[in-house]
Amino acid sequence: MIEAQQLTKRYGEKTATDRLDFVVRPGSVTGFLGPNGAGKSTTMRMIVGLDAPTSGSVTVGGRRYARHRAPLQEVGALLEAKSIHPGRSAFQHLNALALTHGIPRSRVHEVIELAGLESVAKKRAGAFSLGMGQRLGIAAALLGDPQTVMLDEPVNGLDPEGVLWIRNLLTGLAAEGRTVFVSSHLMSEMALVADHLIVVGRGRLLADTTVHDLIREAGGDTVNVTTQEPTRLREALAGPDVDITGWPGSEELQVRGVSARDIGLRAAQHGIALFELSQKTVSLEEAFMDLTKDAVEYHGSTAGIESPGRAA
Ligand SMILES: Nc1ncnc2c1ncn2[C@@H]1O[C@H](COP(=O)(O)OP(=O)(O)OP(=O)(O)O)[C@@H](O)[C@H]1O
Repeated sequence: MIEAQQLTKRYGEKTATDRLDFVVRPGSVTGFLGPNGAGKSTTMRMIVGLDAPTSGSVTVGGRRYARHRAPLQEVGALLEAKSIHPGRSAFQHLNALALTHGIPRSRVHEVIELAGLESVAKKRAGAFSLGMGQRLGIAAALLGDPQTVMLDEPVNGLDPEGVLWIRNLLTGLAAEGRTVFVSSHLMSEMALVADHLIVVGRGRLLADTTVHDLIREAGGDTVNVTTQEPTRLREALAGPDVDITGWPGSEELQVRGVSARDIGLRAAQHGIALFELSQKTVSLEEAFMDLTKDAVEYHGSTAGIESPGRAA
């Protein structure tokens, strides 16, 4: 379990994390999301003691990282800037880590196999592709068989097979009852792998919720329905948890709180003809963009990019 309390980090004038309160629980995969510069890496660095909070605190398994006698066995972390000696092989790198942390050599072989690195274990890590480097970083994170696993952008550079491997690895670790905390900008991947989400923007906590609830709150449970008799349909669907919107006089209504199936059945019972009945689909990406739209620091622009063949 990871617990952050009023976790704040300032770099001079810049507030990287601003009084963050959250709990990452064991037994599920928790996604850590936020636009560029939101404070995710800073938070993760503070979790493993690579940066000290300006105020507030963060603990893993009830203690600050530095207070653990065998931290590698408590928290396994893959952070973005991984320092691996380029001249060392994957085996040497992992073995050196194991030796300095009292971990048996047999575990080195286990994580090499787990990360699919058997065929390159003796090669210089400096010659590794981005994907191989990621696998090596993940192998190192798992070396101590930790109860908490924290990975910053683990799918970065991985091919589709690697992405699938990570997905199964993370869900498997959570199923074993471990705490799994993972950041990614790949929303489609997060939607598949994460149960819970912590979303930050400009250092602040924006949401601490489930994937399902975030999508629902972004309108993912809305049904669009078109009928010639919107007033009668409104009456037929009315109920305590039902929310119906639509422009006055318009034949199109947006309904929340009733499924498309039940709208169709109730319309039929009342003899109301429908022209359209469609469940609105909202992706995690859309829900995320909606939630973070005011917290994006770095906006891109396509203005000024001329399409080919257009006269300048
Ligand atoms: N060592 C540092 N010195 C000064 N400012 C820093 C330092 N580290 C981070 N920052 C600033 O703190 C803010 C949060 O950065 P951080 O890297 O934690 O964000 P992030 O959410 O991980 O971003 P990304 O998604 O781009 O990796 C940014 O504005 C960044 O410029």
